[in-house]
Amino acid sequence: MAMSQLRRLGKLWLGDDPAQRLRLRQTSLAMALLAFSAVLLHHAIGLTGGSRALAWLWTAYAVGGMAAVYAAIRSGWSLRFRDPSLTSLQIGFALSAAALAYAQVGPLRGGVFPVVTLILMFGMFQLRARSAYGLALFALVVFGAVMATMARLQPAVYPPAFEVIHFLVLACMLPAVAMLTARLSRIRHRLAQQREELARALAQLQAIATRDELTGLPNRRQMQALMDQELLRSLRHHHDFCIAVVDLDHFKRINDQHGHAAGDAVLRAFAQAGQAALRATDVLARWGGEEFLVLLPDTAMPPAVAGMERLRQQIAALRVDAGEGGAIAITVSIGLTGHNRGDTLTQTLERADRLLYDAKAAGRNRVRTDPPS
Ligand SMILES: Nc1nc2c(ncn2[C@@H]2O[C@H](COP(=O)(O)OP(=O)(O)OP(=O)(O)O)[C@@H](O)[C@H]2O)c(=O)[nH]1
Repeated sequence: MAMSQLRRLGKLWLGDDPAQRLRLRQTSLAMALLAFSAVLLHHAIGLTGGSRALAWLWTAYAVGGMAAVYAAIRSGWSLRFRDPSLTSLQIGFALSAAALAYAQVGPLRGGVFPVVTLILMFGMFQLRARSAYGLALFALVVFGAVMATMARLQPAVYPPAFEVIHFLVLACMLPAVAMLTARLSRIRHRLAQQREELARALAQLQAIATRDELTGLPNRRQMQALMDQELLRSLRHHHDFCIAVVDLDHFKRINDQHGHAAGDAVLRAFAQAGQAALRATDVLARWGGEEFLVLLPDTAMPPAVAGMERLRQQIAALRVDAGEGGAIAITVSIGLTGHNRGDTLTQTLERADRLLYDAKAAGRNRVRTDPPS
């Protein structure tokens, strides 16, 4: 069969979703092992002279049960459960099949014990400690019942004294496997916790590295990176962008009159109102102290001027609650310039700074832009 046909068949059998494929691969392996066990059972029956009819009944039970599990997973029906692999159900079912096989193979029944261990190992990567112990207990009960029944029905093949020994072997083996599974489950749980903690720490570090703590705005480093990116984009796509330096007027006075905490509140209020006044694509960043920068990507001068004028007016209308000191009114001065192709960012920023100085010198609360060239 050609490779592509095999791949198509695999896709038909396992589907597209990676998580579902993993579950179905596991179930397919269990199915293959059960099918192999069925062949072995029929062979064993041939050697021991057991009932063929019962062996076929067992085959129908095992294959039918696993087919039902496969259908439940493949159809997506099992996704409603916490464990969509139905691990406990699969293991419980396989254990019951093993116990029924134990009742049929007579003198060859010792071969069932390693299979029981193998079945429980399927749960090692999935089961929680409680389920592992529960399944071990279930296996003990089912095997105990089968052993007792067979010792009564066929004492010549299943001598009661032998069955007691067999039961004791299981009673040692199963809790040990369950304990190992429980230990693995705890390790898995710890690893998952550590992964979550690491992801949280990484997100925190990213926020610290890129955000200004007081205002939550992008910090100087982040703004530098964003401007570098915008410069590259403007070179590639030949579009304009503008940069504005925004400085709160007489901020020192606010600190002096209302205290540093009120000054901080003003900075936060400015950041919030400033962001609301800008377009979603514009970036407002804290450049340092009471100085902010606005990056207006893909924007020509006329709309940039309108945007900065809107920002200035909305800030002038803002009143920041200063507690007993009443409400604080603030204004901003803005130096706005367009980036000229061929210039460096430093040159553009210096121009914006000079324009800001002009705005301050002209009386503050105004936007200064490059004279039209
Ligand atoms: N509350 C507070 N104040 C800050 C912060 N960063 C800088 N400042 C203060 O901002 C003030 C800036 O004062 P100046 O540079 O003299 O400018 P100004 O008073 O705004 O005057 P003009 O810019 O000329 O209008 C200083 O008093 C700084 O201490 C901050 O994070 N919180």
